[in-house]
Amino acid sequence: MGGVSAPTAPGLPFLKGHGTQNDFVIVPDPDGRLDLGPAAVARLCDRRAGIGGDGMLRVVRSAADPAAAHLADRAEWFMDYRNSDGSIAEMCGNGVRVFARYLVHAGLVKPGPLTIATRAGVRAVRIAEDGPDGTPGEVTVDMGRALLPGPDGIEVAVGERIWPARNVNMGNPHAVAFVDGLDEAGDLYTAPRTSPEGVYPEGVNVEFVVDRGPRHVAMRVFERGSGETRSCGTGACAVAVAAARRDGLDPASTGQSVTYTVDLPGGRLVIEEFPDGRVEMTGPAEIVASGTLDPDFTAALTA
Ligand SMILES: N[C@@H](CCC[C@H](N)C(=O)O)C(=O)O
Repeated sequence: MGGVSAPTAPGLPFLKGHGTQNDFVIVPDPDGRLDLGPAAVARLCDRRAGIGGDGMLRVVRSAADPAAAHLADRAEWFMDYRNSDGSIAEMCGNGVRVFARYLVHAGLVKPGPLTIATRAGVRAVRIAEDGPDGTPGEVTVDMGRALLPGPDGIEVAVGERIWPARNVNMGNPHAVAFVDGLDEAGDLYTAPRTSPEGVYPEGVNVEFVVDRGPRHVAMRVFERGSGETRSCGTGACAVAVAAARRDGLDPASTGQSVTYTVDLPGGRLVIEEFPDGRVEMTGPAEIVASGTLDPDFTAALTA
């Protein structure tokens, strides 16, 4: 009785943000001191036992992380993105917009142009000024080039239903299937199957797409490592490029940019593909909360 209790480690600061309802736990770690393994990330992203999110964005200086140190002369900040199951993905399009919004929110950058390092390389971002009513300005990201490497004959399947799909790589892999109705894919509680076997050795994000009008589509997505989400930025870019090719539009051949509006369950993204192959994505990004994890929960994460 009366002994001095052991000092408690401080709780970990975090924020919560989303882009078209693709939501993320944001963990500021400017000097790269945290070692959050897959189990810790999955716990943070758990919607019942943690903060909850489709993924985690760790905000670290490029120079302080071995995965991005080689990019430090081109981008001060590195987006260390993880899926909600703790797995690492090369790229997250909505994540980059939310990451940029966080940098403004934290006073680390001003609205305007900036660069962000990702595992898929450096991405150029433009953050618009907030509207006069305080509405956060939209964020545009240069997502780089889409690759459509084939092979022909890819299919995705859910239960008994099978659809042909297009392989599109936006830094991460996507299988894009055009369907007659978005409910055809059912509940999407489990990952759609893909064939031929082995075509996606690292797993794949699967998009189901319907037409809404000229250069206007709507989609659902089952994300590798996160399940069905309400939006996927790389998925929307993959869908826009696949829809353009299906519609006989290729900016590289015509010299004319092509813009598609992509509606997702969580909102709308506008995707423009340029004659040089670059794909730009524009949409909203918001910070909705900030707080501190309980010290014991923090200790369990970092143990
Ligand atoms: N939601 C993201 C994509 C996140 C990564 C994806 N689940 C993968 O494993 O490739 C986006 O907005 O692009």
